[in-house]
Amino acid sequence: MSSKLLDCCLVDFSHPPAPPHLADDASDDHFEPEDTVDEVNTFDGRLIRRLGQYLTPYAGYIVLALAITLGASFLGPLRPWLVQKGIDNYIVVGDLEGLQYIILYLVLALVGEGILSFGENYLTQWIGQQAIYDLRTTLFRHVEGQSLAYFDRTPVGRVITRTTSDVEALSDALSSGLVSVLGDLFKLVFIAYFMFTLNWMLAVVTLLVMPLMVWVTFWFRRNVREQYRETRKQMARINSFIQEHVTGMHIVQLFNREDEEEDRFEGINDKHRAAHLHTIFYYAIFWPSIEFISNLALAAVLWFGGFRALGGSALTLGVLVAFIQYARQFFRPIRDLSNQYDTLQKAMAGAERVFSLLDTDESIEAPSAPVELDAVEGTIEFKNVWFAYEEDDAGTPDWVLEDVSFRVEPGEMAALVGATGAGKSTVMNLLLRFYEIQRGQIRVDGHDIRDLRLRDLREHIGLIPQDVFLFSGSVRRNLTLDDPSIDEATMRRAAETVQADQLIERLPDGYDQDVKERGSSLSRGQRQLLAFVRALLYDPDVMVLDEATSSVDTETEALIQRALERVTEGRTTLAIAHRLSTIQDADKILVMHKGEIRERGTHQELLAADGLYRKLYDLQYADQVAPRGDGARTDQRVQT
Ligand SMILES: Nc1ncnc2c1ncn2[C@@H]1O[C@H](COP(=O)(O)OP(=O)(O)OP(=O)(O)O)[C@@H](O)[C@H]1O
Repeated sequence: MSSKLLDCCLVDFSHPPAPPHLADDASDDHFEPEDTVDEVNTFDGRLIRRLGQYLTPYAGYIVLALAITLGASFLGPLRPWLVQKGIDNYIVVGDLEGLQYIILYLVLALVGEGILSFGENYLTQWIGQQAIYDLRTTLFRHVEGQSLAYFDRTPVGRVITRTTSDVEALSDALSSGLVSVLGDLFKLVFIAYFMFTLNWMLAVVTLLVMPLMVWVTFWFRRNVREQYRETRKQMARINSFIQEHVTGMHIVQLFNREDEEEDRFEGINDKHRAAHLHTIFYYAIFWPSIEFISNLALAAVLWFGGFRALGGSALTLGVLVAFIQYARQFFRPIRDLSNQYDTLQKAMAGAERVFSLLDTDESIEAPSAPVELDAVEGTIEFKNVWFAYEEDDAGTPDWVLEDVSFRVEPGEMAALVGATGAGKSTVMNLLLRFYEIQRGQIRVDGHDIRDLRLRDLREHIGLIPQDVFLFSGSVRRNLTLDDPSIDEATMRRAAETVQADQLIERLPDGYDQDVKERGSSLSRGQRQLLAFVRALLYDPDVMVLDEATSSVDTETEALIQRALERVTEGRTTLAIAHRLSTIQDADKILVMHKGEIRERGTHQELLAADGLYRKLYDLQYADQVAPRGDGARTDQRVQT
């Protein structure tokens, strides 16, 4: 038999062996320490069924992939069988014409297997990616629908891990997982079938090394799993260390802690290296051992078969050559199966965590029969509202708002004032239904907000927070939030109205200026000005705003003040005021203290009442007055 023919028969299209490194761990780089308990020991039927739901839409493609795999699994083991026929039936008897047919069949089998393997790989990956796409979209939609209470409790890192690396861990299982396992099993059955039909005794000899192979594989799996877990744990530590230090880098630099932090990092990094090297150690033993055992099987075949063939028994040269190939082919699916076991186990751990995210539902309940809210006049009413963000261990709510009641009439401007932590921002969050109240009622135009669709409610109420969040992207994108109904002219008009146009045009790229992460390239005041434009563009009937306090230069402050007047014109407004000077014309001032509304009235009424408001006012007054040499004091901002 020509060496070319032999080479061609030895080609194996089955999956390449898993590389002797932790390539598939690369996706686990968002782990938090608490997330590292990731091995589940059993295959949970419930989890598999739930995962199966994501594959159901692709059932037809899965059947097709299985059929293709069956074909590919058959063609591989068929080749040695053809070689045997070629040698024994044609080469030995000198029938070259017959041999040509065998060569043709071999080439066809080889090409067929190549094509089918391509189809199998592509199709299984395609199915897996479709399922992953669906799952990730479901996860994001789920996360988007959660109330803010959920985000208060859930660390950002966890949500990221669940939607990225945990989903990724499922990817292999959903794509090649099932099909590959079946493919490997098919292959084993076909190889065993051909071996036993060709020569059962030689088949038994080939399989004699099996117990050794199984033992080595189990030994390797057990050890490497522990090291693998340790590596992930150390990787998680590196991640959280870097995450924390990048965020708090200015503190590290401010206090000259660079060297100490570097030492700490080196410590963690060293542990990671050690764990990784341990893993590599086991891999370095495993692969040569497997290679050795396969060759042992080969040697056994050569020894036993060779003696018998030469000894003139029924064993032919063709059978011997075929067995040499089967000995090589047989162990690959076994090794792949052990890899698949690991993949599936990781996937189960990922699935458990992904589903636990899906099962935690703290979304705001939609009304079963929502009230249609087309136009809003703008009456806002809080009726005996009680609210707590948290409960203590005994389940007693830690009240942040206690029996809060007030009413703002259409077109009125109401201001909320009070010391820090009094509950002002909470009132706003509740009006926009970011959280659910425990007792009482919040009404807009007489409708309980729980009877309104969230969309309607938030469409009619605009919010300008104190700390404005900007997405990375252009200023334009941040203003319009990619709403196609807002054209360029409308956007520019809105910017002019609140005089943000000058600010934007001063930026190097104007409206196309790239806003860096979270708008860190813009000052707090500038960001708030952009939020005014954004709010105006959505033209809400009620405006809720939290006045920016610090980090605002005088020019921006004047701009904000004017913007505020423009934006609140003709709209019901509820404003949190930090500078009492800005709310002297408010129709109503509500003074909050420790979650209660203690005083209410106009600026003059409240001053006259000589209570909390007066105290706040005097405090701010003192704060904003520059002492003069002659002892007289001049109010620079607040005129009484
Ligand atoms: N997400 C939250 N989870 C738990 N407690 C919260 C949360 N947000 C606010 N609180 C608590 O609720 C109370 C009221 O906070 P709130 O932010 O409403 O006060 P504020 O009057 O707006 O203060 P500031 O003027 O500083 O913004 C505070 O004690 C605060 O610690």
